[in-house]
Amino acid sequence: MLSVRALFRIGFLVTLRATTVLSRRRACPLVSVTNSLYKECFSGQVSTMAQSIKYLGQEEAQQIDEELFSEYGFSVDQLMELAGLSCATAITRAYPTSSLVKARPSLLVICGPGNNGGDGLVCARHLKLFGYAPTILYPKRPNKLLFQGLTTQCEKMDIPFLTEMPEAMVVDEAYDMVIDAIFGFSFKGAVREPFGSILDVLKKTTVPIVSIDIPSGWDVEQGSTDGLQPDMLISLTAPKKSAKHFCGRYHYLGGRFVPPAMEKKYQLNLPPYPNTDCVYQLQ
Ligand SMILES: NC(=O)C1=CN([C@@H]2O[C@H](COP(=O)(O)OP(=O)(O)OC[C@H]3O[C@@H](n4cnc5c(N)ncnc54)[C@H](OP(=O)(O)O)[C@@H]3O)[C@@H](O)[C@H]2O)[C@H](O)CC1
Ligand SMILES: [K+]
Repeated sequence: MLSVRALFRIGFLVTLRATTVLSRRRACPLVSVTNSLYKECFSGQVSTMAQSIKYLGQEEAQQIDEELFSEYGFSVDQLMELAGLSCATAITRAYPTSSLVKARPSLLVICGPGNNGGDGLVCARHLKLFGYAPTILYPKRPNKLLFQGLTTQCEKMDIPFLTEMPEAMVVDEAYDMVIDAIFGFSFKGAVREPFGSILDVLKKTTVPIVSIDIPSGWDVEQGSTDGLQPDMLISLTAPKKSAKHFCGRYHYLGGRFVPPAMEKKYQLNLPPYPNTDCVYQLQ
C-alpha cells in the first residue's frame, strides 16, 4: 500500500514532468501555469516544497546580501565562489557537453561591472574545469583586488577575453550559448553604455541565453516585456520577483549558503537541496 506521503510525492513528480513538457513548448507565462498546477495538485504539507518559495523584492535582496556580510561574517569572495560554482553546476546539468552542437562546447560569458559580473568570472573558471570552452567579454572592470584576482585566474586558465562584443550572427556561429552575468539585483533605471549596445546584440541572437540571478536589463521586480528572453535562469539565494515572468525552459536555484536563522527571519521557504547538491531545479 502506498502511504499518503508517497502519493503526494508521485503527484509532485508528475507535476514536474508536466511542467517540463509545457516549458519545452515555451508556454507563457509559464510560472503562473506551474503555480496553478501546484495549487491544483497539492494542498497540505508537500505544497510547501515549491509553491511557497519567497520571491524577493530588490531592497530585500540587497538587505539579505548586506546582512550575510555584516551579521554573518561572510566575505564577498566566499559567497561569489559558491554562487559561481552553482551557476556552472546548473549549466552542466541543463546543457551537458554531449548535448551541444559545436565541435567544441563554446560559451560566451558576458560580465558586468558589479558582483553579478564576478559570479560570471567564477562560473567561467568552473565551466572550463568541467570541460567547456568559455570566452569572456568584460568591458567595464572595477578597480578592486577581488575582480583583478578573478580576471587573472581566468587568464591563467587560458580563457580568452574579447575586446569587443561580436555581431549577433558571429555569436550564433561561434558559440553554443551565452552566459549573461551583466546585471544582478542592483540594476536600476535605463541601461547605460556599453551595455545597452551589448543587450541589443543579445536580443538578436538565437543561441540559448543563460541569465545569472536576473535577466540583464529586466527590472528586478517587474521584469521586461521587450528585454532578453533567456532559456535558463539561475536564481541565487532566492528568486527575485521578476522571475515570475521568466518563460524559458530551465529555472534553477543556487547559492546554497543561507544560514537557517536567516532563512527563517526572511521566511524564504527554500526547497530542500538534494544531498550535497549546490543547485535545485525549480523548473
Ligand atoms: N546574496 C547573494 O545572493 C549574492 C549574490 N551575488 C551576486 O551579486 C549580485 C548583485 O551584485 P551588485 O554588485 O550589488 O550589483 P549588480 O551586479 O547587479 O550591478 C551593479 C553594477 O551595475 C551598474 N548598473 C546598475 N544599473 C545600471 C544601468 N542602468 N546601466 C548600466 N550600469 C548599471 C552599477 O553601476 P553604478 O554606476 O551604479 O555603480 C554597478 O556597477 C547578485 O545579483 C548576484 O549575482 C554575490 O556574488 C554573492 C552573494
Ligand atoms: K544577469
